[in-house]
Amino acid sequence: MTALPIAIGGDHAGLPLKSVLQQALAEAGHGLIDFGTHSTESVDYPDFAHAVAAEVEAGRARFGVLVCGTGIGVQIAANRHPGIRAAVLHGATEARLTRAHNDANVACFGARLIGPEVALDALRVFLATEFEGGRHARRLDKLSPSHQG
Ligand SMILES: O=C(CO)[C@H](O)[C@H](O)[C@H](O)COP(=O)(O)O
Repeated sequence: MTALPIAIGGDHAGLPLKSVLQQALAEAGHGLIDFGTHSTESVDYPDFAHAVAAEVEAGRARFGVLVCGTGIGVQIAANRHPGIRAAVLHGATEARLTRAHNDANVACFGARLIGPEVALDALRVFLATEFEGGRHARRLDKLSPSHQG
């Protein structure tokens, strides 16, 4: 069975870190679907976050990786998709816990706030950690709109 690819995208602010993450993922043998952006021309982060989130939500990508200036804009946009659990990562501990407890499927990074080595470490941990299920599955179920009162 061929592993599903990783969808990646980000805005102009995220481009330098996105390029680093993209190269490391390719070198590690991951298939990638690259939604851009590919230049430093100013663009709008929701365009890229929605594209990556839709790919993950549709099951065409196993995970998404999104990069903007802070990671927050892309996280907000991606989390508008019901099947997406996007988390901003600042290090490996958050990466491990958001996979194990939240079954996060999109990793977000702030290129203006985090260095490439820390981001790479967090991304490797994110991709290597399994969801624990159990009590956490019950809580994920309560994220659905029917539990919002
Ligand atoms: O949406 C953001 C804030 O969470 C991102 O950091 C954007 O990349 C940022 O707003 C872009 O800012 P710019 O001044 O247009 O470069």
